[in-house]
Amino acid sequence: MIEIKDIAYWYENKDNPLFENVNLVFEKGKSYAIVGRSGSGKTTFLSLIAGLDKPKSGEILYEGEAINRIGLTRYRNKDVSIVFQSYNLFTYMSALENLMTAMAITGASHSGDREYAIEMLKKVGIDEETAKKNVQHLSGGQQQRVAVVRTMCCDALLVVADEPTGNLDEANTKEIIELLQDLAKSQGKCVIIVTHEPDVAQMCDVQYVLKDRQFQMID
Ligand SMILES: Nc1ncnc2c1ncn2[C@@H]1O[C@H](COP(=O)(O)OP(=O)(O)OP(=O)(O)O)[C@@H](O)[C@H]1O
Repeated sequence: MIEIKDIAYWYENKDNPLFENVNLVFEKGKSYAIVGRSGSGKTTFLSLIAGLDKPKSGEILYEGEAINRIGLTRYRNKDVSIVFQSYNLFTYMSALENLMTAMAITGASHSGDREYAIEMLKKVGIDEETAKKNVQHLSGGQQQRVAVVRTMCCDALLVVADEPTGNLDEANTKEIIELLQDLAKSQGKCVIIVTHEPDVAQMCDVQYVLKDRQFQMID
């Protein structure tokens, strides 16, 4: 679904590229982990896949079409959903309002369907009463579940997650990764997770390490 063709990237104020000659394919229905030492460029790589920045050379194809041709704004809105370490929910809204807003902004097929949003939240253990509370009154684990449900409710087929369990305890970590796995297995999405936690990486179908400017598959 995503094809990385010979990309390189560097920041202008740095001497060396973070990565170069990168060729990778990410498929639908699979989860991927990207690991690597701090500062190796994992978040930067995710930002390129998510269309938040452009590679210096090479190109990224989504369903066979260069994302530049699709248009980065359109690609980000329609095709990509992002899960952040810090949840990135609208903090002045309830969980339910967050979902309704995300569906409306992205023009999701369930846009406007309140009952659907409530049902989806129930699936991850957030009852209707909790769903109507301001998200700041929810625990970190609950907020991240809302963020993952947000990606479930939107039609985007590509889900990228940057350290999605960085602020969570072991039990919540397992639950969030299982939910992300389920997005790949049940909804046929392509899930790419950056993590520094080996346990999280091992739960994914495919693991890559970013090392010496290259991505190497871990057996
Ligand atoms: N906007 C920027 N301008 C210049 N350099 C940057 C910028 N953003 C990141 N960097 C540098 O690029 C390198 C890669 O950063 P990046 O955040 O992609 O790494 P990472 O592997 O995700 O690290 P971590 O695991 O610590 O989150 C780092 O040396 C960082 O300081």
